[in-house]
Amino acid sequence: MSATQRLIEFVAGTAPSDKRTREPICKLLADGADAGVTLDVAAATQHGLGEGATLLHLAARRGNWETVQTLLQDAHIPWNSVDAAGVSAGEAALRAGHADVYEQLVDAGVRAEFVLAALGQRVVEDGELVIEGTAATLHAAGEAGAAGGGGESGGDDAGDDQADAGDAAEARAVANAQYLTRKLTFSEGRLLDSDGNAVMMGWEAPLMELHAKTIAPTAGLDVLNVGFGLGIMDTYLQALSPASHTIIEAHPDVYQKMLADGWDKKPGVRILFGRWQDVVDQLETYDGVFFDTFGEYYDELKEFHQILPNHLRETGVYSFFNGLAGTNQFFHDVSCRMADLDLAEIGMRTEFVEVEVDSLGDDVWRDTKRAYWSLPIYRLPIVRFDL
Ligand SMILES: C[S@@+](CC[C@H](N)C(=O)[O-])C[C@H]1O[C@@H](n2cnc3c(N)ncnc32)[C@H](O)[C@@H]1O
Repeated sequence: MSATQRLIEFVAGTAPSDKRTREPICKLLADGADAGVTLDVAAATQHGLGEGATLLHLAARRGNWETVQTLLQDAHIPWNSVDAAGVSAGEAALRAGHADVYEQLVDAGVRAEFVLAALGQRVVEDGELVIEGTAATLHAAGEAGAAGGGGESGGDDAGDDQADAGDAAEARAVANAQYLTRKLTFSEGRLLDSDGNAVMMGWEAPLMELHAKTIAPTAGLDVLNVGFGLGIMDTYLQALSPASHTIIEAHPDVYQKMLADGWDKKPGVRILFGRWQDVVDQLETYDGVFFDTFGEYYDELKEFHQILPNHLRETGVYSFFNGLAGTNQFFHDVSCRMADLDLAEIGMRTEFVEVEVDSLGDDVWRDTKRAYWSLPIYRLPIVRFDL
């Protein structure tokens, strides 16, 4: 029997309480076992897994953390591996009732992402940690090797790391710039770009109402909204009678629509037309800030968080559209924890309020390139200074 086959059988035979599984696994790896193997359909089915399941899925399903950890750390299987149906190892653990392994996998994902972010190795593919809309998020990154997942964090020297980080930032800026040149179509409850991406959709209205009340709990406040879209958030904000209401919007079609609809004449409204990155020096300080752009990535959200303390008053409230990895619970949980930790690092405390989302159904996504949300619970972030 090959070393790879012996490795599969060993992992399949582990139980949650087994101790010292690392040593035999490492020995099989040293014997040439291929940890990157995917199970054949018969083996996957036999173990209650789907087509294209990896050894990590098998270990997660068996519920032995030492085995999972060894596969992540010693065999370098990416933490965000998915099977042919997009099911992650985290979901495999949860489906088999191993909530403890699920939580540890979330922690492992967060750690891996932080290492990769520090090295500038997150690859901008369609769909990695997208804030809203364009793609399927982290699980697409899994297919891109080191992109957003997995262990290969060593090896580059510092010079290469800096170059990688620069390239990634540039590629992200290009992605946003491309979106800003696409023609947009407005229709009832929908804003689509010429590529079929759903930029904003009416199903989010109840969430926007909650976001608006979160950042503007009383009348007479100074508020800032980044990203106008369909103007749903801004309509709710207007109804809450802010003293001043600043809106940043970068897309020319959206800006023209704002003018046509008279937004520049509404009480207290000040429109800053341009990418938020280019108009920051025109910002003041605010009691409430909301961020919801499109065609940007987690790194842009994080960049915005870096400047946030300069523009949020001490008692102010900040929130953002939490569409991070909104089609996969496991990747969403990793993303939320990353955002929480990143905000804590700049002195901000985040509370996530859980809001039930009705099942959206296929009709909502009709004629769109991709559904960007499918989870039953929306975790609305309320962010304040940790005073
Ligand atoms: C998802 S929509 C916002 C939806 C809005 N919250 C609502 O309630 O309708 C995102 C908006 O951000 C704009 N946008 C994208 N990139 C931007 C950037 N870098 N700076 C400012 N606005 C941007 C888009 O043109 C789009 O109008």
